[in-house]
Amino acid sequence: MTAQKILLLVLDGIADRPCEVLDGKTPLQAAATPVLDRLAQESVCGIMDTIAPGIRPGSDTAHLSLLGYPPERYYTGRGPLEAEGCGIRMEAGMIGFRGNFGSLDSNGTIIDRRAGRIASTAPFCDAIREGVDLSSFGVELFIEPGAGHRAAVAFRGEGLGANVTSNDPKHEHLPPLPIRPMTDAGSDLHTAEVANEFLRQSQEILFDHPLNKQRIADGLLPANIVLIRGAGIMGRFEPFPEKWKITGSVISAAALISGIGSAVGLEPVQVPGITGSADSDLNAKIAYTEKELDRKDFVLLNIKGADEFGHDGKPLLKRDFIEVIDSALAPLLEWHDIIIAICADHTTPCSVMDHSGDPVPIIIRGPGVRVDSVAAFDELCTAGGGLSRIRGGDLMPILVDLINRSEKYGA
Ligand SMILES: O=C(O)[C@@H](CO)OP(=O)(O)O
Ligand SMILES: [Mg+2]
Repeated sequence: MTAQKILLLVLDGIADRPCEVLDGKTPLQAAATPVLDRLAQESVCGIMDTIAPGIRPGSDTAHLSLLGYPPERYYTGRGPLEAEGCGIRMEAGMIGFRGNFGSLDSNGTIIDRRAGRIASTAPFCDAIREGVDLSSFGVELFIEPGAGHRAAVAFRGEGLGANVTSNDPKHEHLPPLPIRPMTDAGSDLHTAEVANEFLRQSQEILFDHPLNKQRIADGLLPANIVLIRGAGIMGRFEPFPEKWKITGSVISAAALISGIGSAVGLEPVQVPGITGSADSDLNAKIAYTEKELDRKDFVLLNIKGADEFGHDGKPLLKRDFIEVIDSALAPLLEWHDIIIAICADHTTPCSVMDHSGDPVPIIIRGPGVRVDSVAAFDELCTAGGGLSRIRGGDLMPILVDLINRSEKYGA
C-alpha cells in the first residue's frame, strides 16, 4: 500500500537539554509517553537540524525550513507572517511587526515581557486601534490580537521602510529601547518615527485603561506596553500546491504558524477551544486534523504549549504537559494509511528559556517506511535510528517521496 496523505505534527519547542531537577533527563525523556514511544517503534527515526547544525532557529525560520522554503531565500521578518496570521492582509508596501503586551513598572523598567501570560489582549488592541492617530505621518494603523500576550501591528502608508530595530530588549529588568533605523534610507527613518509615535500614544492609552487599573487592583501584572519586533514586508512564496503538487491545510493556535501557512498557500483551519497554551483543547485539534486529512493531501499541525514551559524555565510543568500531549495523540496509533512525521521546530531548553541550536527528534511512520529499532521518542533514542541526522529542508522531499509523488531527478 502507498499512503496518499501526509500529517506533519510539530510539537513546538518540545526538545530540551538535560535538566538537573529531572536527574539529568530532558522533560521528554522524563515524561511517560507510551503513545509517542509506540509511534517511534513503528517509525524510521532520527534527529534534525531544522536549519543547520548549531543554528538557533526562530519558530518562523524553522517552520519555513520544514515546509521547504529555505529561510535564507524566503524570510523577510517575523512581523508580516504574524500579522497575516492575526488576520491583517499584508498588502505590498505595508510593514508588519510581532507585538507582545508586556508590563512596565513605575520606573519604566520591563518587569514581564508577557504581562503575566495574559489570556487575551483583544480589549487593549481595540483601545489602541481607536485611540492612536498616525495621520500626521500619512499612516494607517492595524493592530490585532494573537494568542495570549501576542499581537500583530502593521503600518500602511507611502514610503515606509522595513529596516528598523525593536523596542523589545528580549530580557526583563531593562527599559524598552527606542526604535532606530538600521540604514540611512529616509524610508527606514520614517518607519522608526512612526513606530516610536505609535508606542508613545499606545502607552498613554494602556496606562489609563480601566482593565489595567483593575488588573493592578487584583494583584495582576498590567498590559501597559507593546513590545514590537520582527519588522518586515510580506515575502513572495511559490505556492505550496505548485511546489509540492499536493494540497494542504494548517492547524495552529499560534498566529505565526497559521500566518506562515496562509503565506505559502496552506488553508488555515479554525478550531474552537485551542489556545496555544497548556489549556488548549488538544482533542479538538486531533479531531479537526482527521477531518482535514479527508479533504487535503497534507496537514501541518502545531501543538505549542511545551515551548511556553521551556521559555518560562519550568521543566516539571513541561514534562507534565508532554504527558498530556501524549494521551491526546492516542488516535494517531490507528491512522495506518497516512505518512505521519512528528518532530519539534527547535529545542527550547528550560535552562536557556529561549531556543537553542540543538537538533530535535524526528520520526516518520506509515506505509512503506523502513522501520528501525528505536524504542522511544526522545532527543537521544531517535538519534540511533535509520534517518540519522537530517536538516529541516530534507523533510518535505522525504515525505513527498513516501507518497510516491516526487519527481525523478534524471532520466
Ligand atoms: O511567541 C512565543 O511563544 C515566543 C517565542 O517565539 O515569543 P515571546 O518570547 O515573545 O513570548
Ligand atoms: Mg517554536
